[in-house]
Amino acid sequence: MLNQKLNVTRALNLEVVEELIYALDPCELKLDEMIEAEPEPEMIEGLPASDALTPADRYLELFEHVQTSHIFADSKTFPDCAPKMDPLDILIRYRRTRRQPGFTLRQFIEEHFWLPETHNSDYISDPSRSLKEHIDNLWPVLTREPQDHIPWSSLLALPQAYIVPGGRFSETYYWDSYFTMLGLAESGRGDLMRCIADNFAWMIEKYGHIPNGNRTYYLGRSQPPVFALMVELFEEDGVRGARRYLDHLRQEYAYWMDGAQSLLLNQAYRHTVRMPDGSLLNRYWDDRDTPRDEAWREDVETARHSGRPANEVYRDLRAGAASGWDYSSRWLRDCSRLASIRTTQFIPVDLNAFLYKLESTIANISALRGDKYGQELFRQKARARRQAMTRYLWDEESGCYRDYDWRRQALGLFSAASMVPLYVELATPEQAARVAEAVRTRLLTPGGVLATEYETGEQWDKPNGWAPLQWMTIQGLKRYGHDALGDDIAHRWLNTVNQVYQKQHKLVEKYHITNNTACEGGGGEYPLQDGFGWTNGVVRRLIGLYGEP
Ligand SMILES: OC[C@H]1O[C@H](O[C@H]2O[C@H](CO)[C@@H](O)[C@H](O)[C@H]2O)[C@H](O)[C@@H](O)[C@@H]1O
Repeated sequence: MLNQKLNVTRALNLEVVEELIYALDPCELKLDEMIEAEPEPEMIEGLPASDALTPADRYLELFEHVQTSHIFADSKTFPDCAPKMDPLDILIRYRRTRRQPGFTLRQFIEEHFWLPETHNSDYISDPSRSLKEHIDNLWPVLTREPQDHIPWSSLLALPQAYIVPGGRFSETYYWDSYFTMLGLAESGRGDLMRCIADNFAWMIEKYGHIPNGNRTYYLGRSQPPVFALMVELFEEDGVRGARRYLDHLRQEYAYWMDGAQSLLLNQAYRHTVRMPDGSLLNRYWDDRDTPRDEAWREDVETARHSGRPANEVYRDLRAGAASGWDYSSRWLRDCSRLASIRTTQFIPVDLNAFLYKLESTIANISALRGDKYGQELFRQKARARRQAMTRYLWDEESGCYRDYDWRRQALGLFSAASMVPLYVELATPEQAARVAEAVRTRLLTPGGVLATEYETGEQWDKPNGWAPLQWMTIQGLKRYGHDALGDDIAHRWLNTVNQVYQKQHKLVEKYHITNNTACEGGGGEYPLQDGFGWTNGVVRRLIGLYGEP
C-alpha cells in the first residue's frame, strides 16, 4: 500500500513537471532556450513540495464530480474541506462505490470530509458600538491561532497567529494583510503585526515565496508583493526589528526575478519580461495552467466559451488572481468578456511600483547594515525600473500611468493602480500632479475612488470602491502635497463605510460608491463577503487620522 501511495505521489509530481514545461508559451520562450536559460535543478526547485498537492491533484475525478455536481453553491467549499482519512483511500472507496445503487455524492462527501467551519458566521454585532469600537472588537473574531495541520487538508499550517478577511476567506491573504496591519497598528496590536510578518517570512523560507494565501491551492502564485511595505510599517509604528527581514526581502526578490538574467529581448519567463530596449519589467504569473481549485466550475466555463486553448485561459485567470484584481477590465481585451483575459501579456503599473519599493527597501536596509555593495546594487535596480516604467507605462498625453500590453506594444487602461507609483514615491512631482488631476476628474465619486472607469460586472471595476485603493490614493496624494484631495477622499470613504455600518452594523469587502447613498458592492464570481480584514484595517487607520465619521 505504501509503495502504491508513493507511486501515485510521484506520478502526480511528474505531471506537475510536465505541466510546467508545456505551460510555457512557446512564443515567449522556446523550450531549448528555456532549458539553456534555466538549468533543470532550479526548475524542480519551483515545484510544490510533495505534501502540498492541491485537492484537485489528490481527488482527481472525485474532485471534478463534486465541482460539476453543484452540491456546494461555492466552488471554494470543497477545496476547503479536510479529509477524515487518507485521500488515496477516499479515492479508492469512491471508485468502488460510485456506481453502486443508492450512492449519493453528498452523503459520500459528508461521510469522508469535515466541511469548513465558518468561524465568524455566528458573530452578532452590537449596534450601540461606534465604528471604532466595532473594529477593535472584531480583531479577536478574525484572529486564527496556530494549529496543527490536519493531515492532507488544503490549509497550510502557520507558526504564528494571523488575521483572516472573513466570510468565505478563512485563511490569511498576502496583500490583504498589509492593509489589515495598518489598522492593527492603530489599535495597538503590534504583537499581531509581528506575528503576521513572521508568518510571511516563514513562508518565504519554506516555499520560496509568499503564496496568495495559506492554502495548498494558492502555492502556484503570489499576490501584490507588499512585504517591503510591511517591514517599513514596523519602523514607522515603532515595532522594532525590521532589519532582520533583509534576507527574506532578498529571497522574495529572487522569486519575482527568477530567470530574468537569461532573457533575450521580447522574451518572458515566469514573472519577468525583457523589454525591447533591454530593460526588465514584471508581470503576474502562476506556475500552473489548470482551472483554479477554488473556482473550478467558473474557470472551466470561462475557457469553454473563449475560443482559445483552455490552458492559456486558465493561466491568465490564475495570473489575474495573483494580481489581487480578480477580475478587472485591466486584464481584458474585450471589456464585456472575461474569456478575453490576457493578464500575462500586461506589465502592470502597481506590480512594478511594488517591486521598486522592494528594491529600494533592500538598498536602504543594506545601507543600515553597512553593506555598500548591496546598497548600490539595489539602488541601481530601482533606478532602472523607474526609468523603464517612465518609458513604457507613463502616458504623457493623458497624464497618468497605465498598464502596458507588451505583446501588442500598446498602453492598457487607466485605473486606480496609477496611484501606486505615488504611494511608493517613484513619480516626479510633475507626474504626481497630473495623476492627481486624472484621479480627480476620472475616478472620484461621492463615495471615494473607483477601481476603474468601466462597468463590466467584474468586481474590480466601476461602481466598486475598495479599501486598499482608497488608502494608497489618499496617502499617495498627501506624499506629494495634494492634501486637500487626499483628505477629501478620506472623508468620502469614511462616510461610505459609516453609512452602511449605521444601517447594517457590519463592514464589507467592497462598496458601491457612485451614488450619494453608499451601499454594498457586488459583481464578480462570488457573493459579497462580510468582515472584513482590510476594510477594517484601513478604516481604523483613517479614524486614527481623521476621527470617527
Ligand atoms: O475565490 C476567488 C478568488 O478569491 C480571492 O480574491 C479576492 O479576495 C482576496 C481576499 O480578500 C483578495 O486578496 C483579492 O484581491 C480578491 O479579489 C483570492 O485571492 C483569489 O486567488 C481567488 O481565486
